[in-house]
Amino acid sequence: MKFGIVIFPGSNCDQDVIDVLSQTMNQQVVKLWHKDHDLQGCDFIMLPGGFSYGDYLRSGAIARFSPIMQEVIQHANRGGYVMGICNGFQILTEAGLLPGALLRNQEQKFLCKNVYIKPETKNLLPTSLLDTNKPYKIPVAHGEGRFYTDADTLKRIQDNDQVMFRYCSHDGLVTPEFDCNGSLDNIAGISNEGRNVFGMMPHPERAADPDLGNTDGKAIFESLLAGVLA
Ligand SMILES: NC(=O)CC[C@H](N)C(=O)O
Repeated sequence: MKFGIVIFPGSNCDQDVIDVLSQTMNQQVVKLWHKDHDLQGCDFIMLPGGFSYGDYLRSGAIARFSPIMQEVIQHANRGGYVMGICNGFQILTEAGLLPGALLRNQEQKFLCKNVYIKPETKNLLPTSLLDTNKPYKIPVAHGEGRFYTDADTLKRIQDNDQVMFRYCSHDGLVTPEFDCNGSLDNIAGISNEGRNVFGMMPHPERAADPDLGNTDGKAIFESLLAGVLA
């Protein structure tokens, strides 16, 4: 499996994803520069977290027009896998590859802490091996992470089983008080209708190494590899 990690000006979680995929998961990984026009034959494209173009206008609004995004959009439209984490998720909604938008957090503050998320389906690559009854502890670090969409789109996402994760309590309660940023329906991650494009606000790559004291995120990388390789 060949992974391509897209680096935008302002990406800052690129090396974390590269480390997990290459060191922990033993996969082939290449860096793709935002000005590139070639995905170098990668099967799986990752858009990492950070502050692409300084989050000017809105998070992801400028990165979405980077030259490489034309190739990423074509790859996704051909059914190729694309996953965005945090700023990557924001870029994917701006590019129209995922529905909805990530608005400023309800409390209008940057949020940096561990939260719990619950996988809502096993019918998506990143959750295929996860336990839908288990809350996973994964850190968030964002100012614009409040998932929002219109009522019709929300219903479609729910009906099509596209909700990947919901924010919850440490014992798995999915209620508004455990929705760390005010996201609609506690949504922390979704897929597209074709189930080949994924986005999530929490950072599994920051929780995939025993040295960091938390390996809950590693299961997400194991899932997507198990699914891809199946
Ligand atoms: N960690 C990140 O990717 C930051 C996300 C984004 N730039 C925000 O603050 O909302």
